[in-house]
Amino acid sequence: MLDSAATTRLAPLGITQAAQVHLNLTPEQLTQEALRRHEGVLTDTGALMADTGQFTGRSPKDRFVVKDAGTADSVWWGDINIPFAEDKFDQLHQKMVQYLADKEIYVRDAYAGANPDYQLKLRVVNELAWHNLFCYNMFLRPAEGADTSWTPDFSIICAPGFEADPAVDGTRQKNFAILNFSKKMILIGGTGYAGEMKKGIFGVLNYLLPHERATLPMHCSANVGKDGDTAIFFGLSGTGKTTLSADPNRGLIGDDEHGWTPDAGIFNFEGGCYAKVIDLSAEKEPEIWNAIKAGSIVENTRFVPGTTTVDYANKSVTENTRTAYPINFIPNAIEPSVAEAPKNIFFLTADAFGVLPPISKLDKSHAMYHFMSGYTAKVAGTEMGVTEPQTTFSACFGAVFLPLHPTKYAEMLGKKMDENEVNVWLVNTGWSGGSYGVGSRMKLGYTRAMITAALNGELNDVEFKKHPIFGVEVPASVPGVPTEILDPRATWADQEAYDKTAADLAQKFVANFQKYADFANDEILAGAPKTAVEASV
Ligand SMILES: Nc1ncnc2c1ncn2[C@@H]1O[C@H](COP(=O)(O)OP(=O)(O)O)[C@@H](O)[C@H]1O
Ligand SMILES: C=C(OP(=O)(O)O)C(=O)O
Ligand SMILES: [Mn+2]
Repeated sequence: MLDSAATTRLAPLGITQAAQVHLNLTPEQLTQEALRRHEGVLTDTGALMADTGQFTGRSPKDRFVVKDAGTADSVWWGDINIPFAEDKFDQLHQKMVQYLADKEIYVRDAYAGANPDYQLKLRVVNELAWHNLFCYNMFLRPAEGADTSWTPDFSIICAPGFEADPAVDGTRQKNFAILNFSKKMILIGGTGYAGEMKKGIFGVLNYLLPHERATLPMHCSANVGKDGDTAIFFGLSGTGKTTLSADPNRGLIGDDEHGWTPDAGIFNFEGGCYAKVIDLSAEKEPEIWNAIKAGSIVENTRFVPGTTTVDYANKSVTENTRTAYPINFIPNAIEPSVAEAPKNIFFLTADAFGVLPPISKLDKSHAMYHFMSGYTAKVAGTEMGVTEPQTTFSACFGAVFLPLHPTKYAEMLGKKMDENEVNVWLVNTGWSGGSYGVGSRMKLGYTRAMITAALNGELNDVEFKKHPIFGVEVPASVPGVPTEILDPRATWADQEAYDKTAADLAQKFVANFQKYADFANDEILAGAPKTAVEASV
C-alpha cells in the first residue's frame, strides 16, 4: 500500500504498488541511496560516479512518438519521429507498472522552463536513485516548502532494467524512449543513458511551445554579458554549446535548451548542465572542473588505478563521458535563468572536412540557409554507433529533437531576426589545417578568443572577405588569434585539395537542401554555396 502523498502522485500514472516510494529525496539522500544499492561509487571530489550500462548515448532509432488523433496531422512523421501505436504504448505502460510493483522507486516533482509563465510541471518516476539525482540536477527545483502534489503537465517513467520484447511490444529492440502527447507521458526502458530523460522533455517542449505559446524552442546554450547582452550558441552534440557558454566574463543562462518568447526574451528549459568530460582539464575548462563535487554525477568514467580520482583521459567505456550538476554549481550562473532577446547568435559546427572558416559573419540569407541546413559532424559517442566524426545535416542544429517540420522553427527564427537587431556568426569548432585524419580540432583558446571578439564588438571595424564558395564574410584579423588560421584554405598544406574538398562540401549542401525546395525562396537561396557548375560560369 502506498501512502497518500505517493498515491496522489502515482495513481494517475497507473502505479498502485511498489516495494517503497522515495519521494523528493535530497541530493545527499539520493547519493547515499545510490551507494547503498551499488548503483555507483564516490569519487574523491564527492561526486557520485555511475555507469549507464550498454547504452552510453542516445539511441535515435529507438525514439518514438505515439501517433493518434491528436498527433497524426501535427507531428512531422519520417525517419526522425518514428510513429508508435497507441495500444502498444498502453501495453508497454502496463508492463512497466507491473515491473516496478516489487521495486523501490524514486519519485520527483520538478519543473521545466525557468520562466514561470512558460513552465511545465513534471513528475518523474525512476527505477534508479542516481537517475532521480540526475533529474534533481537537470530539471528545475521547486522552492522549499512548495506544494508539489500537482497534476503534472508531463510525466516520465524511466526503468532501465525493464526490457521490451520487440516481437510483441512494437519496439525495434529492447530499449525505447516513447513520447505520448495525448497521455502526457514519456516511457523509457532498456537504456540507462540519463540524457534520454532530459532530451525527452526537450522534445515535448519543441512540440508544445511553437503551437501553444508562439515561442521558438532552440537547441542552444546561452549566456549574458555585463550590459545584459545575450548570446546564444546553437549546435548539435559535441560542437561546444556547453564548453563555450561557460565563460568567466559572462553570466550563464543555460548549456543546452532554451525558448525565445514573443516578448519576454529567452529562458532556459533546464535547471542544470550536462557537460562532456572527456579530456577535461582544470586549465581549459575551470568552471566545469570546479562544478564536479558533492551532488554532481559523473557518468561512464574510470578512476586512475588505485585511487578514487577520475581519469578524464580514459575512454574505455565511451568518449561520451559526462557530468551532471545543478546550474548554481557554476559561480556566475544566473537564476532564474532568463535573459533578454539575443544580440548575437552563433551557429556552432564541427566541420570534419576542415572547409569552413573558424569564424564568419552571416547575413539573413546565409543565416536562414545555414539554420535549415544544420551542417556539422556528429562526434564520437553521443549517439550509439557513432565512433568517428560523421557528416550530417541536422536541421535547426537539432533535427532529432523536433516533432514539427524544421521549416516551422526556421520561419520563427526568420521572424525573430527581422524583429530584432542581431548579428549571426558561423563558428567552426571542428577541423582546420586539413580534414579529419589530417588536420586537428580548432584550438579551444582560439575559438574562445574569436567569440569574445565578436561579443565585444571588436569585429565591427575589421576588414571582412567573402569566402569564394560559401559566401560568408571572413574577418581578416581577430585580436588574440594568429591571422593565418582565419582563412581555412591557407591552413591546408595542399591548397588544391582544399578547393576540391570545399567544392564537394558545397555539393553536399545543395543536395541536402533539395528537400526544402518547397520552402526555399530567393532570399534563402541567396545564402547557398556556389557549386562547381555555378562557379565556372
Ligand atoms: N575549439 C573548440 N571549441 C569548443 N569545444 C572544443 C573545441 N576543441 C575541442 N573541444 C571539445 O569539444 C567538446 C565540446 O563538447 P560540448 O561543449 O559538451 O558540446 P555540446 O554541449 O554542444 O554537446 C568538449 O569536450 C570540448 O573540450
Ligand atoms: C545530452 C545531449 O546533449 P549535448 O550532447 O548536446 O550536450 C545528447 O545529445 O545526448
Ligand atoms: Mn552540451
